Amino acid sequence: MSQQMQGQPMIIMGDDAERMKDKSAQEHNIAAARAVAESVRSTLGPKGMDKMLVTSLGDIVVTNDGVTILEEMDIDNPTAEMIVEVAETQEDEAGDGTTTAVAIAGELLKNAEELLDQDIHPTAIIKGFNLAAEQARKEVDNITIDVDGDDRETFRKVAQTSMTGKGAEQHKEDLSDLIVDAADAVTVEAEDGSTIVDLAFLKVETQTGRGAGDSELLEGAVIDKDPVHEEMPSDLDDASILVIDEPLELDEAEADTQVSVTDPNQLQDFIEQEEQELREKVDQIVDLGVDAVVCQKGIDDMVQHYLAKEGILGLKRVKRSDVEFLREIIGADVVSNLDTATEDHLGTGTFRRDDDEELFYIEGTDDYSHGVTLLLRGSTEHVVDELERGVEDALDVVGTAMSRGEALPGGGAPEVEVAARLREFADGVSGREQLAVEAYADALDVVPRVLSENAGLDSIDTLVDLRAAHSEGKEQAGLNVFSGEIEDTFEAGVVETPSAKKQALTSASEAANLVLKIDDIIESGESDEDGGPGGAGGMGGMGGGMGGMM
Ligand SMILES: Nc1ncnc2c1ncn2[C@@H]1O[C@H](COP(=O)(O)OP(=O)(O)O)[C@@H](O)[C@H]1O
Repeated sequence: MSQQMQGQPMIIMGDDAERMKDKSAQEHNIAAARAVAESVRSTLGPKGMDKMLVTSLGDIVVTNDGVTILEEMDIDNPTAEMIVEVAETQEDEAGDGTTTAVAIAGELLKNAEELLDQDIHPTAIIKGFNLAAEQARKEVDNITIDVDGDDRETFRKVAQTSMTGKGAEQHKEDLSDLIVDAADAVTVEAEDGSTIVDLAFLKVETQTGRGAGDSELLEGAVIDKDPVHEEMPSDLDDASILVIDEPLELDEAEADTQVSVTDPNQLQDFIEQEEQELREKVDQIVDLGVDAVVCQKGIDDMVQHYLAKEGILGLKRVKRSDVEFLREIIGADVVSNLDTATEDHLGTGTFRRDDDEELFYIEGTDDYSHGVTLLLRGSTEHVVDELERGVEDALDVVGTAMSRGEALPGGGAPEVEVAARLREFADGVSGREQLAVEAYADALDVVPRVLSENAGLDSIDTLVDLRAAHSEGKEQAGLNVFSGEIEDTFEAGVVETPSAKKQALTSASEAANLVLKIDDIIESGESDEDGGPGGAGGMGGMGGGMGGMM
């Protein structure tokens, strides 16, 4: 029996299957992944450019947000998709640093390619990258600056740095105040006695119509709904509130029933019976002592009418996320079956209608509620969407920074410092992994280099000056792109967070390693009419979802 048949899997391909192995597979993958990384690099930093994304349906998104760009790009190359996943993980875990993570991943792969050309085995590179990433995270801890939990000014800077270069930047003064207030408002004591910012008690809502300067932080929840009947009350104090996720309508089965009537009285009976059932639902609600009903599903016209007659406010088709949040605010249980509802399920709160009669403001009682809503306003959908992306990211980073009481200088300062320390660390690493650790250190330079490039500065000068400053012991020296100077960026108000930075280092090396691990690409010929690997379709490149990108 041949060796292969004794347990190694054998791959059988059709005649027209395409295959790439080892070097060419790696080169192909690295090229695809780097292409993606390079497409978002130019958005890095406050002077980064925006991208205009045009979807196949003609929708336009203008953004500077790495993850949004990559998600909209509709990439159908499996390795390139790995890079998109880096961005998504980074966004989920840290809320910020997506472009940084992707840029570093791209640079790691570029440097890995040079090592592969020197016939260094991918396994050694991967091992070296892992070593370096672990050490880099430790070094980030070593250069972390402790910040007092009530040092508002520093956290405002964290928020502003995060928003810089994004759509929210124009209003960063006002918004950073709101963000820090919001994080403060949802600071709770954890079981171990420490304080944490719990963003579950915070909801971001958007509204078009007014300027971003009119954004505000509100106690409680905001619901963008009209009362279901114009004769319903809209301002209620101390209201008993029923939150329900079943429709206040006839059962679907009943509504669809076909009845054959033989005389008109039968029809009349039937209608009366239906009306009676709907009336009973309202009676049940009245008996519970309810003042307002918030329903996730529909409310029948007849029920709307009876509720209005009883002076009860009704809101229908309220979003699931609003229902979940409201429940926290007013201390209600969501009822799924009216027949089993009791007074204990009800919540308590006040309802207020805004002057424009568009929104309901709902507050809980003092002894229960601790939720707040950050209401972002902007002139158009595009504006509020971009505002929301920027503010959500900033909230994540500020929340973590406040919970942990830590920060870092920005503008490439941590990258240059960590790279220098990694080069020292590399001296103690033996074998070929040493070269990979050095390659990792060099890859970190991409951050100050691209920040500088994007600001129209000379990136070589910047890097030389930065390295010189760090070798003189100036750990916080970074590039401030607004002044164009190398300075203590923490003092200059460019403040980042260690958690996002560490996550970016992890995500970047994980992605690079995933791409490097692949040494064989086998593509079945069946569904690929455009040719094999590297051809126009298949593994070739980016899909057709995106019509244009500028
Ligand atoms: N005024 C500034 N000068 C230099 N760098 C800055 C400044 N403000 C922010 N940065 C840097 O921009 C980078 C973040 O850019 P950004 O486009 O938001 O990408 P990411 O998606 O990685 O957060 C960070 O390295 C940060 O330190």
